[in-house]
Amino acid sequence: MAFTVAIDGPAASGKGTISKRVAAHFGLGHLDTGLLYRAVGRRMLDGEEPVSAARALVPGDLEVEGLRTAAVGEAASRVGALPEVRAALLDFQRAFARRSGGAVLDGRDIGTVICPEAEAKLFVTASAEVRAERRFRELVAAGADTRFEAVLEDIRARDERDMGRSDAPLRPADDAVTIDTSRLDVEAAVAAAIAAVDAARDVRSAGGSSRG
Ligand SMILES: Nc1ncnc2c1ncn2[C@@H]1O[C@H](COP(=O)(O)OP(=O)(O)O)[C@@H](O)[C@H]1O
Ligand SMILES: Nc1ccn([C@@H]2O[C@H](COP(=O)(O)OP(=O)(O)O)[C@@H](O)[C@H]2O)c(=O)n1
Repeated sequence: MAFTVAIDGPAASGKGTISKRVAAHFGLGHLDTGLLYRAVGRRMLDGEEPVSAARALVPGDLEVEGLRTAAVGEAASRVGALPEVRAALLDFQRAFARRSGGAVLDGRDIGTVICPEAEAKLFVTASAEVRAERRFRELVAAGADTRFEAVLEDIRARDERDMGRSDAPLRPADDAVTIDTSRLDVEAAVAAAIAAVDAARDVRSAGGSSRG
């Protein structure tokens, strides 16, 4: 099996930034699985039924503009609570994880549901206030007219929905390494992630697993 890195965590914890850098460092492919849910959420906002939208999703849907808005993030979290939507997106994610060069996938349930056999699992988190501050800056830089308090409220509502749903709730896998980025800058967070993946690779090459 190819080397798979599973990276989960709540909104704006820094998991996307870390995933891209880890993928580049180790020469692995990267899939931001939040984009799948955002693409379905976007289609729901356009009036489509979310389960059919998830079944009809094609890779090009992940490239469309406007998937990063707060409204689409909220819609993604609502469609993500539907088991049929999650089931429709499963095969695409597992196929990506098995690609020959190895892969990093980031999301909410990668280490627990999509790739429970991943060789390295990280759970990236930060306080809700720090995450809201990061997301607020990002939205303002993208031209959105919003308030910090509204962003914090959105982050908290999304955390609650993502952790509280019955199907694939957000939680660290039992064997995940947690990285709290509240007091880490991007470079320090990326270094901690690379060190954790290196440690997992060392365990594997020392004979800890017969997979590969
Ligand atoms: N450790 C960090 N310190 C400061 N800012 C960060 C850190 N990690 C990420 N960011 C910034 O926070 C925002 C959200 O990060 P992102 O990686 O997109 O989070 P996620 O994928 O978890 O939603 C981005 O603007 C990113 O540049
Ligand atoms: N593997 C995943 C990825 C995202 N999602 C859902 O999709 C929403 C948007 O995910 P995202 O990763 O793009 O969001 P951010 O963390 O970037 O804000 C989340 O709030 C989840 O409800 C999920 O349920 N499972």
